[in-house]
Amino acid sequence: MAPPGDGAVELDALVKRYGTTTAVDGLTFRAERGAVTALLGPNGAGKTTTIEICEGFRRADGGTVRVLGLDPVRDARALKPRVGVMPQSGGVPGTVPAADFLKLVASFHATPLDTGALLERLGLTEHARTPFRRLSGGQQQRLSLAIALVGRPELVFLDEPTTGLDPQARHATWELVEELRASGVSVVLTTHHMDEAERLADRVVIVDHGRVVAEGSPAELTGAERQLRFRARPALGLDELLSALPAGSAAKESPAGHYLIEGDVRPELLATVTAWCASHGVLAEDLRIERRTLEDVFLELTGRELRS
Ligand SMILES: Nc1ncnc2c1ncn2[C@@H]1O[C@H](COP(=O)(O)OP(=O)(O)OP(=O)(O)O)[C@@H](O)[C@H]1O
Repeated sequence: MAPPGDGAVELDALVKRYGTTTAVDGLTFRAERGAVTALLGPNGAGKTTTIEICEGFRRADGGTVRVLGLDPVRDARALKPRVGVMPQSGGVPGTVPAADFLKLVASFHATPLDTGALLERLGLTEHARTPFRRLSGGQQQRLSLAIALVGRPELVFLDEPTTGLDPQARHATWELVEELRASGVSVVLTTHHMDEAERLADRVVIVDHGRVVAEGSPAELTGAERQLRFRARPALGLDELLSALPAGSAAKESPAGHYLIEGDVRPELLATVTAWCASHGVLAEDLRIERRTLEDVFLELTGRELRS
């Protein structure tokens, strides 16, 4: 690990309050340079607040923030040309054509990307003359991404970059992020899409109630444990199966007709499960052995109840 001050982002005991709400409650993590770091967390966990503090849009109430070794508020002028951010809502004038605004942002940078090529990459060429407020939600989102990238930043903050995007635009965005990483750019993104984090992130930081609850590479977080899933007739009753499985195994049916067996998944366990199915005259459909997904880990850590 690089020494202190050398990370792309270093947060130590960060605190941010809005009145009586503590949005960020002692958050500590480090995003390495040249890596993609994904912040995951339920609604209201404090991700956007954290990103906005790193971008210099908000001041922290406590703790320290270092972005490329600098203070995002005090050193805002030095950081501006080096850091790419997606504009906040209301940050793009509604009546200005998409291409004109992107060119304006490009003009603030020493060696910007070619704006025409960037619009093309993001499928916005046809809409280049359309005023921002007339673009669809997904098109506005893509323009925001273009704005973040046009200055060839060293570090990019992407707050939910693929929310509201169609599958094509989502894949185009993923490819852009992968290219950024390949060219050594540091990326810090937030997302609610676990597949996106699993695909893109070198390191995942799971945040809940303004604190880090887990962090690691997707492989570290999901671990080596395997599980077995299959579909069959609902309500087969699992007690008999559980008693046949090795101690420490777990079996559940959720939702109805979807069975999940957790434990030490060895050939003997598979044989026990299929024998149990056979004894019930049941063909286990879609039987598969898989690793836990990031979504499984996320739900275990942050619970399944809806956040208010
Ligand atoms: N300007 C504000 N004034 C008052 N409360 C705020 C403000 N901004 C955020 N909050 C509150 O702070 C908490 C954290 O919000 P934040 O937007 O950082 O969460 P988030 O993790 O980005 O959530 P989401 O996944 O829904 O985008 C929430 O409880 C939110 O209601």
